[in-house]
Amino acid sequence: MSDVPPLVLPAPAKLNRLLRIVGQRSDGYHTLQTLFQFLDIGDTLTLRGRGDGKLHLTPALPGVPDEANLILRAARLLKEASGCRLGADLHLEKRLPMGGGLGGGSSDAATTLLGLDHLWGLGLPLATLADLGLALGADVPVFLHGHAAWAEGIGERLTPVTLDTPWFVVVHPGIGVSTPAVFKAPQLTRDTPPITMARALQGGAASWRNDCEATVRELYPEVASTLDWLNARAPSMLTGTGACVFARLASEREADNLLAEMPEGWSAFKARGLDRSPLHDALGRWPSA
Ligand SMILES: C[C@](O)(CO)[C@H](O)COP(=O)(O)OP(=O)(O)OC[C@H]1O[C@@H](n2ccc(N)nc2=O)[C@H](O)[C@@H]1O
Ligand SMILES: Nc1ncnc2c1ncn2[C@@H]1O[C@H](COP(=O)(O)OP(=O)(O)OP(=O)(O)O)[C@@H](O)[C@H]1O
Repeated sequence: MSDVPPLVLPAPAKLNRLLRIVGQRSDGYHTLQTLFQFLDIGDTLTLRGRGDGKLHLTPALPGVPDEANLILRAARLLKEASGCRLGADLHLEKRLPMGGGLGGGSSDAATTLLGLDHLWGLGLPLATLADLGLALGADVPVFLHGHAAWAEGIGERLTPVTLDTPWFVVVHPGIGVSTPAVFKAPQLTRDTPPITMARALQGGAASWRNDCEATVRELYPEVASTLDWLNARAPSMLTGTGACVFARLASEREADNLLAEMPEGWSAFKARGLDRSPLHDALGRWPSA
């Protein structure tokens, strides 16, 4: 298989443009309503087929043992589910901060599932891959469906949407936020009334909020001060459970101006919102209408 060129695929970031927590299931998971949008920035995964069935990932992620790495977990899951006897060498170029609310781990898992499906010639439907992915994380299915989406349930009931695609400046406040800690916090509100997708879209970006924000501000003062600084300059929000926050800007120039003003030592980047995932564009694979 060594003369076959490797498959080089993007694993884009996502933003939660809105996040409402509408309830909690008996297994503890929270039911939510969210709008997912992709960014034109992310990790890159290089995949090469192996005939001996082995799965090998380089480099190791700091603090993440191989058995917990979502890329290897996704690869093993697909091998088991499909009965495929092939293997792969996987190389990850990690750009997205871990635990940042940008869905990096989930996106890596989705790119692995879709990439190996292609490399191993399995041809599984996207919906089957999304079902497999949901076992790895609530955010994996949207990365497999590949379109900006209104999501309900725990994030798996998806309706494709077309959103405004402005420029964003994403800032990482330099601390990690624990998703389980935010969802366990007693002060988190879990009773926001559900709304229809039409109403959410009609309200537009100015009306969109993230229900985790008050709790994350309380638990992580660094996130609160970053949000305050950004909000004084442009409409800004938390993505997922943080730690990243993002400002919405009308043009690349405004994004550049905001980046130039940023206090030294903050880690920040500009990115474009995307309604179509670059992963699906790279593979030429879209759900049938
Ligand atoms: C908040 C979001 O970022 C919105 O996109 C996601 O729903 C979080 O997705 P994720 O990071 O893939 O999270 P998972 O790995 O599925 O869950 C981590 C932990 O967060 C809690 N969790 C997560 C998602 C959810 N809807 N309800 C929860 O209560 C659970 O305790 C779970 O054990
Ligand atoms: N390939 C991977 N990339 C990133 N994190 C991984 C990976 N594999 C396992 N993890 C673990 O998953 C945790 C969450 O990572 P991730 O970057 O997806 O968080 P996130 O951006 O907050 O995601 P979300 O928005 O879905 O909550 C990490 O802290 C890390 O321990």
